[in-house]
Amino acid sequence: MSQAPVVRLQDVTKVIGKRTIIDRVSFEVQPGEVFGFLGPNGSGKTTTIRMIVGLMGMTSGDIQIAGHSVKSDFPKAIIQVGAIVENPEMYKFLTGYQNLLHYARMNPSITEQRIQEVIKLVGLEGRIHDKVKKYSLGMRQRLGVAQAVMHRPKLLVLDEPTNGLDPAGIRELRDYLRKLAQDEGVAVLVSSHLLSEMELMCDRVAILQKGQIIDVRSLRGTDDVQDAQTENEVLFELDHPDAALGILEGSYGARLSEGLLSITADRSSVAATNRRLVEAGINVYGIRVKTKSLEDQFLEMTGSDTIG
Ligand SMILES: Nc1ncnc2c1ncn2[C@@H]1O[C@H](COP(=O)(O)OP(=O)(O)OP(=O)(O)O)[C@@H](O)[C@H]1O
Repeated sequence: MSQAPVVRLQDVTKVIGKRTIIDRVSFEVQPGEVFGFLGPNGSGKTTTIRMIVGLMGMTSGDIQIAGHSVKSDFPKAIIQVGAIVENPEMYKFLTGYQNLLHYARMNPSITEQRIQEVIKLVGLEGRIHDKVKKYSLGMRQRLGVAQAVMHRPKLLVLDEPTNGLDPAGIRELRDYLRKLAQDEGVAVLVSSHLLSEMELMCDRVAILQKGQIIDVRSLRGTDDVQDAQTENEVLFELDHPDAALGILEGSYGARLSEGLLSITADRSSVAATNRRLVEAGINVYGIRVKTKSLEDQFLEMTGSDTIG
């Protein structure tokens, strides 16, 4: 990727008292990318986010937003950020539109046209003239996001945005965050302790455990090189599974599983196994790859039995 990252964390560390809460955390988020910050409760997501948005200082390391250090160039860095870290403060007895207008008045660069644009972006056109007290949690959050992006920040940061949303609300959130990333090139950073939700929403996730990043991985598209080398459990549907087991003589961990032949192998070994079976006169009716979910991989990696 040749684009300059919107946000770059370099060895960010936070020590409180004698405890290292955040330990040399580094990652980058690109323009137009929805990036998930995933970790169990207490792993340090909120602390990291508070440092990104300047609500808390760091002990060492640096955070740059659009090339500006939050340490040495805070005003220029923070102007590029829109964030909902704690619950967005809204005037419940005003309408959604009146709330946006109120914030727009504090920033002369925000035009009426821009207000209309952000209303559309978060899909609040139909309800923007209702009082906020009548809004659902999801609608309040959309209004919060509309307000946070009115000044066209390059980075949008949302701490646990799916908390309290029902599945339909989560889907809507995902749709408008992706739209924001695509249409406006905003880099979106969302934290969550729920992997299933991050899988739906994000292009990449960083997995945080006890203040350290243990993995950063892509959730979109396939990385062919990595796929070719990845070993998966593969199931063969055959007419003579017992004979097949004898032919393979335990290679690739061959075993029978519910009448199917199971092996653990990379792509080329699957093809080679198939050839061996066919050449031995065994009919192969189906080959199925049991891809591991990110959750399985996460649990394997951390050795924990829960991510929440
Ligand atoms: N001001 C503080 N003083 C001492 N310890 C703190 C402070 N703030 C956070 N911690 C500790 O740092 C760790 C990380 O907390 P943090 O709130 O960042 O985690 P989190 O991943 O956001 O979890 P949650 O989802 O529960 O908010 C926790 O163990 C917490 O107890």
